[in-house]
Amino acid sequence: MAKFFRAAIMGPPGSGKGTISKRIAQSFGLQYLSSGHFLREGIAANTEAGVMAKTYIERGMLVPDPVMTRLMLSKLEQLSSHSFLLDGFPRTLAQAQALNNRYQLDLVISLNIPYETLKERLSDRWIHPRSGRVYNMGFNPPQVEGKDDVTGEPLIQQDDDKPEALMARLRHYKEVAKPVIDLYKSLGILHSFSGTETDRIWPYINSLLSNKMHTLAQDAHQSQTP
Ligand SMILES: Nc1ncnc2c1ncn2[C@H]1C[C@H](O)[C@@H](COP(=O)(O)OP(=O)(O)OP(=O)(O)O)O1
Ligand SMILES: Nc1nc2c(ncn2[C@@H]2O[C@H](COP(=O)(O)OP(=O)(O)O)[C@@H](O)[C@H]2O)c(=O)[nH]1
Repeated sequence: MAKFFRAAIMGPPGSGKGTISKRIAQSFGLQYLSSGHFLREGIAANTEAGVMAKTYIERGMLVPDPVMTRLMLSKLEQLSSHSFLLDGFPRTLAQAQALNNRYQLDLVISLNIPYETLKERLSDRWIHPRSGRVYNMGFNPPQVEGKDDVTGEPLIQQDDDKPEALMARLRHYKEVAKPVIDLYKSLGILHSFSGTETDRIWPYINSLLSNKMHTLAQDAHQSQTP
């Protein structure tokens, strides 16, 4: 049976998870699942999970573990025979344990980016709220200033991307992520990357994934050879 490759990406807000995920999905054909994207989709469509999630997100809180786990596991169920990359999930230890009971990850990428860099990037981050498309005025600006490339609709800056909200978000991220990172470290699947530029980190992630996927393909071939 073919073995599917299962990965997750972790890092504080602004660390480049979305940017790097897009590159991974394009280069390696992994299905990209972003918890934030599914939540925004659910909120727009007024689904049960969306209505519930909205009340927490509006208050700057994490969505409760059972809601998040149900949502993400059901999305994963729909693509059970596919390689995937998770972004934004698992966020807490309870989510990581629930995921691990159903799917064992092959690899977890953790991004360590200095605080000053996060602050600069987020103060320059503009998003198209309906699709979640992300721009940066220096790094990947839109074709027309202030407008989404695809729809031409206005871009916005999120309140919690402003420097005054960042320190609290970062502290919160560290607290919640630590046990998750420790778990993946203990499972031997954690790979951490540090730096200030996505374009310098990307070649290392690219070559790690190439090696992992090559090994996986070889293992699958050997297990099929009589
Ligand atoms: N796994 C999760 N568990 C609980 N709440 C979540 C989870 N994923 C997302 N959320 C909630 C809280 C988030 O503030 C909100 C939006 O998520 P997301 O788009 O991932 O942005 P974020 O606020 O975490 O910042 P960033 O994308 O910059 O890391 O949805
Ligand atoms: N200047 C600069 N901006 C970057 C770099 N990598 C990503 N960005 C931008 O920084 C912001 C945060 O990146 P994003 O991928 O949204 O991070 P996430 O919050 O971890 O998903 C976005 O506006 C990106 O376009 C980089 O190397 N340099």
